[in-house]
Amino acid sequence: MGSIPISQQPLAPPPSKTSYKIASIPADGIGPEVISAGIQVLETLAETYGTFSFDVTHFDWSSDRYLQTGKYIPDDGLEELQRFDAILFGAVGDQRVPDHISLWGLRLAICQGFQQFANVRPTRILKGVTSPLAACQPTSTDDNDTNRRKLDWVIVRENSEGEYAGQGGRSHIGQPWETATEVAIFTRYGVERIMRFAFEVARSRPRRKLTMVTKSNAQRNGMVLWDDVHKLVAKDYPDVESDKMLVDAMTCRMALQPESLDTVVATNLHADILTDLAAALAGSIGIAPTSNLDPTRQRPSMFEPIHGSAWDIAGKGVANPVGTFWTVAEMIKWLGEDEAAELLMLAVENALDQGVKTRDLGGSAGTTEVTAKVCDEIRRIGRDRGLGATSKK
Ligand SMILES: NC(=O)c1ccc[n+]([C@@H]2O[C@H](COP(=O)([O-])OP(=O)(O)OC[C@H]3O[C@@H](n4cnc5c(N)ncnc54)[C@H](O)[C@@H]3O)[C@@H](O)[C@H]2O)c1
Ligand SMILES: O=C(O)C[C@@H](O)C(=O)O
Ligand SMILES: [K+]
Ligand SMILES: [Mn+2]
Repeated sequence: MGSIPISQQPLAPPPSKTSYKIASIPADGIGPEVISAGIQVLETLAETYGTFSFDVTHFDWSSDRYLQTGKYIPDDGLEELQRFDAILFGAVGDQRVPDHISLWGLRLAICQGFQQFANVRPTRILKGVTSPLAACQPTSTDDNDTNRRKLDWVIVRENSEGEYAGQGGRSHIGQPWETATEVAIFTRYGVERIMRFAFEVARSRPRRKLTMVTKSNAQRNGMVLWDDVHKLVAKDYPDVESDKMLVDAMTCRMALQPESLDTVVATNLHADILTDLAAALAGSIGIAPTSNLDPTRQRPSMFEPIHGSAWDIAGKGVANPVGTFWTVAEMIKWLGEDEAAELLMLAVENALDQGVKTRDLGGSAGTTEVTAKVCDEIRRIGRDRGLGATSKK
């Protein structure tokens, strides 16, 4: 059992640009509400810095469009997206369309079509937010003391395989002997590339620690492959401390010993579930970001808040835009604007810390109020730092 090294480098460097082409796909439910807030924040950052700009093109790909035309993405859609530096996505899901049609029609069609194989989901208790975990205090973006950071994770979700590989079928529909399969596919190629990527993420963080989530006691084929590949790849990262956890026990560890975790890697389905738990432990599903990355940068990556289209609050103006702001911060970091990303996170935390937050976080502000406050904070920090027309980066 040798390691077959994959030909791709795990991570390519960011582009060197000053104007970024962004494709915006707000899609369904609260998607348009939070994405328009995210674009306001992007524009405010560009004005504040004056050294880079965003050229945003809007796409109406959504369940409305599907109901009108029979397609979420037009025939040449992915080709059209290829020319963008990044995609900013809202959420897909509409009560008039079965969820598996909408998810596969839009989000998974882009993630899989573009081989955005690494789904990266950071979690931290932002300043101004109360976690249900009493022992975990919030920490500020510019506070780098890892001892104070009791809950500061990056969960790396494999984004192309497992139960999401599209293998399976349904026969004898409606009969008592109806049969359905959802085959979990794991390839050595797919497992090795996400494992190397996760080790790189762990190495880039101060604690250099990676936990691999498995279920190899019950899932005795695919998950044993994960265990084997983990062991092999770990040899190439002697400077990263690594351990493994069964997924069920992992939920307890997240709740009871959050400080024992840093970077985590898990399969597509396991990580989907664990990251919603992570978001809730950090305060709300409305805060958490997602990056769907093609780490080789051959194709554009897609950035979205972790949450769905949230029909129950759509159109009410109460959706938390913070998940989208954090997503925007991750997107511009990916594009190479690290300093602006940090400034944005400080602005978000200042707003939260001053109590300007939505209902899910115990506040009473609406989406537009939070957005206006965050934009004000961006401008204020920008003035304090002497950014703008008078200074160059
Ligand atoms: N990536 C995606 O596009 C994505 C992700 C998850 C779910 N979905 C789809 O979304 C639809 C609804 O799914 P669901 O209800 O399971 O998950 P959801 O994330 O849409 O909502 C779960 C709960 O969290 C609340 N919530 C979510 N985002 C919030 C925010 N920004 N501010 C405040 N509260 C927020 C909702 O009001 C709801 O009570 C389904 O069609 C599902 O398939 C899509
Ligand atoms: O499982 C999915 O991919 C859909 C949604 O729950 C998500 O996390 O984006
Ligand atoms: K989403
Ligand atoms: Mn999910």
